[in-house]
Amino acid sequence: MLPLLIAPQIREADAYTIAHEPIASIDLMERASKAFVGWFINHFPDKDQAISVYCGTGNNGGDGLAIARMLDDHQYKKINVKVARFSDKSTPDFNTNLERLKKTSISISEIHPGSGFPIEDCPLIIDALLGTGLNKPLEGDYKRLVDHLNSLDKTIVAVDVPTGFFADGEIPHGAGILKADLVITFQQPKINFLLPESGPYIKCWEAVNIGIDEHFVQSLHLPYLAVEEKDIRKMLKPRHRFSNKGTYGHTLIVAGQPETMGAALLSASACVYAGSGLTTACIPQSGLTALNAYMPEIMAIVRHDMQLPTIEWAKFSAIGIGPGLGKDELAVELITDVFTNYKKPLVIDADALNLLTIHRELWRSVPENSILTPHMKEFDRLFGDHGNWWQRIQTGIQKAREYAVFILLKNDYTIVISPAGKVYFNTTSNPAMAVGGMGDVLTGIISALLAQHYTPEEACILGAYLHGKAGDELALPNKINVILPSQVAARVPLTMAKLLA
Ligand SMILES: NC(=O)C1=CN([C@@H]2O[C@H](COP(=O)(O)OP(=O)(O)OC[C@H]3O[C@@H](n4cnc5c(N)ncnc54)[C@H](OP(=O)(O)O)[C@@H]3O)[C@@H](O)[C@H]2O)[C@@H](O)CC1
Ligand SMILES: Nc1ncnc2c1ncn2[C@@H]1O[C@H](COP(=O)(O)OP(=O)(O)O)[C@@H](O)[C@H]1O
Ligand SMILES: [K+]
Repeated sequence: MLPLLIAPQIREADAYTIAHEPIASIDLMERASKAFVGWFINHFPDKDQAISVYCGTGNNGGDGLAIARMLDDHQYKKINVKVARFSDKSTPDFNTNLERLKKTSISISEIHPGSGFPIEDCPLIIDALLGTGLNKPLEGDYKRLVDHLNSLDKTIVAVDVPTGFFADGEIPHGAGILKADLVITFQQPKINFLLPESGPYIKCWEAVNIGIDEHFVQSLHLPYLAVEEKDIRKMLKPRHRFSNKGTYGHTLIVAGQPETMGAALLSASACVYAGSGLTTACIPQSGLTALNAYMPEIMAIVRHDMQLPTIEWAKFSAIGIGPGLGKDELAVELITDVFTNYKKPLVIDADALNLLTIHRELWRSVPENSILTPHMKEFDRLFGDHGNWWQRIQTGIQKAREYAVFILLKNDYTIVISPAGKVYFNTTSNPAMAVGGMGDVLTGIISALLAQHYTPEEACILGAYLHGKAGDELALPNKINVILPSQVAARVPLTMAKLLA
């Protein structure tokens, strides 16, 4: 897992690396700038392109000065540097890099407090005004400059973070923030890059390694982690010789109403594709023909009118409940029946989450270590309205602990929060997956993984990764705009096979 540090921890890790590698601070800045330039020249190879580098007087500005010098070394011919002298203070590494830059032929100008802004005729701007040192929303000269740059319609490449963008914590409404086409960020994505609030300010980002001490970072035992492919490869278990369907569990999917049988079909079929040894769907009688026709591998427990079906609880190694289940009286009875009689962790989704919102007393019988899979609206219905995603994560941490459950908060970067307070960011999936029924497929996959004896924590992390990866494999190579949940479900075996190879 890639630990995601918050700004003060980034400073701590930088300082540790400087003291223990050891490396002089100015050389670490040189290394960071070189990593930036390495990525930059691959993507902006036109050396006749005119580039303006805007620098603050802190270390982000120091990076900007070093980057300008390195681009000059790489024969970029039309570079100019504009230093925003809005403060009397400057860091030693900024000063050193300014002296180094003065030895080149690059033109350097200064912008002073209250002054007008120079005409900008370069199509490409490198933003090195402020980085992770941001400690309050922009105002005054910085805000004016950022508003001015935003109005110019230029291509903006930000160093580490766009100026004015908080790397973590709440992003104040209406704050002045530079809108970057690309952010080349050091060592790790900043947590707020992974939240929807970054959408208006960051078109895309790339993290470049600058050699921060990894042992030190791991020793911090940080709560925020990004899931990487290597973690998934370690977690996935291959099927072994002499195994049989009993080895891989029997999953029950409790889902569907006559009008929403599709949710049950998607969920139960995804469960089969994700490797559950046996799959049974508990569905309304009117859906039986559809189920048998859609996928003969799935067995059924039929719900007749308003009658509770008889379920042999001990038969099932995992249960997923909720997709398309509805909120009528039978649904309430059914969920109560499941919660009371089944003692192992459940996967609780969609209408089952809505029922938990309406019938609060149900919370008392949610089995420990169950997995709740809300999207943003379901999350807010469960736990109250939230003004931003950072708050939502903090509430998730509190509620996961309070109820001893895993909360999988669906998003572009789906967030898995454990009862122990770990926050895992999934790194797969794409907007082609924004199609109704996609969450039902995820529920089926996670339920199947639980049935196959993955721990609830592993089932969440693996399930979100496989679901998103299958979607990426289908959509990304040909830039396909829309993919169907049924396609994602059917792709899962191949995605798993690739990860096991
Ligand atoms: N540490 C390292 O070794 C490495 C660091 N690296 C680079 O350093 C960057 C962090 O640098 P940094 O800490 O110097 O802060 P930076 O973002 O340049 O800001 C400068 C100063 O601005 C001020 N300020 C804050 N908010 C403000 C506001 N709203 N409006 C106006 N002013 C405001 C605040 O000063 P204050 O006002 O508190 O005195 C702050 O200190 C990081 O993003 C990366 O690019 C890399 O080279 C790798 C090695
Ligand atoms: N823009 C997006 N980028 C990445 N993944 C997405 C995007 N939109 C949706 N998804 C994924 O699709 C799924 C949608 O789930 P959900 O909203 O519960 O769908 P439904 O309720 O229709 O089944 C989630 O797993 C989510 O992560
Ligand atoms: K910046």
